[in-house]
Formats: sequence, structure tokens, C-alpha cells
Amino acid sequence: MSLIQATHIDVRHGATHAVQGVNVTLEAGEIVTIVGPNGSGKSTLLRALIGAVPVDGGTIKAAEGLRVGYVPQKLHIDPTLPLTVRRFLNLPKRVPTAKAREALARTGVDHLEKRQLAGLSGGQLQRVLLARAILNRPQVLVLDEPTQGLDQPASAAFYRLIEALRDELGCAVLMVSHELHVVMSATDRVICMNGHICCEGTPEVVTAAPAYRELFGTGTGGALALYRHEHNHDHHEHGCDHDPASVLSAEDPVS
Ligand SMILES: Nc1ncnc2c1ncn2[C@@H]1O[C@H](COP(=O)(O)OP(=O)(O)OP(=O)(O)O)[C@@H](O)[C@H]1O
Repeated sequence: MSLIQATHIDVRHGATHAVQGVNVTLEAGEIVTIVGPNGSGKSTLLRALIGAVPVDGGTIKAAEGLRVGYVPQKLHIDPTLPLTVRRFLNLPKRVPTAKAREALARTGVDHLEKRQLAGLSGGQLQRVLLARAILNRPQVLVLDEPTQGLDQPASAAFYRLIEALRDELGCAVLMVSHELHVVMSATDRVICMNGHICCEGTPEVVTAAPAYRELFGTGTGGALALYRHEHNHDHHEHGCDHDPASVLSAEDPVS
């Protein structure tokens, strides 16, 4: 049985129809990356799949007792809050020191155990968040743009670590990333979102699209290509029957 099976789910935020009739299944051990422009519903979909956001339509079935480890997009820490890495791992539930150390060692930051959380670099903090997410030996590791703010070598190292953890723990990985070119080698399946799913497949299939080559060409030009791709292709030919313009207008920012 699939770990998660979502059928035709809809999520609305007030007047915004953020997720429109989306079908997603997640199998044990696979790495799935969700890409799409800003505001295309990636985070909403991710959060709906783990039950953190209620759905307005459709069904989500999760394997019984599914253990999920979640790495948030950002963690806002008050710089005056005295909280060490070790104590942070005790939130919300106390964990034995050996278990905490093992998790920190797995993500390469055991030397930071006694450091203040507020004093960590972006890359160090992401690894601590990852350590916290694997404490309960998750069957699914969920990451929402985990490398935001990291430079490319640090991002690449982080995704290599994710892949190694998947191999070691046997968990599935579901993540949102803007950096498909970086996560690609570590991704089994890519889901292209724009409210609905625009296209889906192996990185090879997605990268074969001319729009993808444009997308990850250069800087903003590449990012704009994703926007064009979502709007120019024949939606019926790709099995898409939603109007992406209902989610994005030409003025919407893309990243
Ligand atoms: N709590 C909320 N209340 C109202 N609208 C929301 C809320 N969360 C998201 N939205 C809206 O729903 C749409 C989808 O947002 P979501 O954060 O899922 O997109 P995203 O693809 O993850 O964006 P980004 O790449 O910028 O993180 C956007 O139009 C957003 O403004």
C-alpha cells in the first residue's frame, strides 16, 4: 500500500483556490520533488498531505500510524532566547541523549550540540532541523524548501545528505524545491504545480521539455520560463483541465 494516497484534493484559502483537484501518491522509499512558481500551491499541497492543512475536497489516505518527519521552510528564532541545540531537540518531547547525538551525527552536526540555536548559520540550522525530523525514524521525510538562503554548494551537500538518509532509513522524501537543477540527481519524480499538477515524471522527462531548459537557463529568465511553460502548453493534451490563470496573474512574482 502507498504511504500517502491523495485523490482529487482541493484546498482553498478564502477566495484563493490554492490546490485544485490534485492526485498524488507517495510510495515507500521514493524521493518526490514539487516545483512551481511562487504562490502555485506547493506548500499548501505539502501541508495538506501531512494533515497540517484541512482539505476542502477529495480524500487523503495515509498508511496507518504513518511516522512523518517535517523540516519547515524557516524557523524564526528570537536571538535573545537562550536555547541550545540539545535542548531544542527535546521540544516538544524529551529525547534520550544518545538518540539526540545519533541524529545530530547523522546530519553531520554533532559538534554543535552545546551551541545556541540562535547563533547557528543557515546551513547548520537546516541540519539541526533535519536531525530533529529524523528522531522518530520517519517513514516520510517532508521538507519545504529546506535550502532557502544556502549557497549552491551547501544546497547540493544538503540534498546529498537527504539522499543518503533515504538510503539509510528507507524513508520516502517529499519536498518542495526551487532548485530542480540541484536536487535532480536525488529525485525520483518531479511534480510541477500551478494550482493543479501541470506535468509530472522523472527528472529526465521533465528536463526533456524545452521549457525546463529555459527554466534553468539563467537567473530570472529561467524562472520566467516556468511561468510561460505553465501557461503555454496545451492543458488538455497533458490531462490538465484547470485554468492556471485562476491561480496566477501576469503580475505574479516568480522565483
Ligand atoms: N494561510 C493563508 N491564508 C490565505 N492565503 C494563503 C494562505 N496560505 C497560502 N495562501 C495563498 O495560497 C496560494 C498558494 O500558496 P502556497 O504558499 O501554497 O504557494 P507556494 O507555491 O508554496 O509559494 P512559494 O513558492 O512562494 O512558497 C497563494 O496565493 C497564497 O497567497
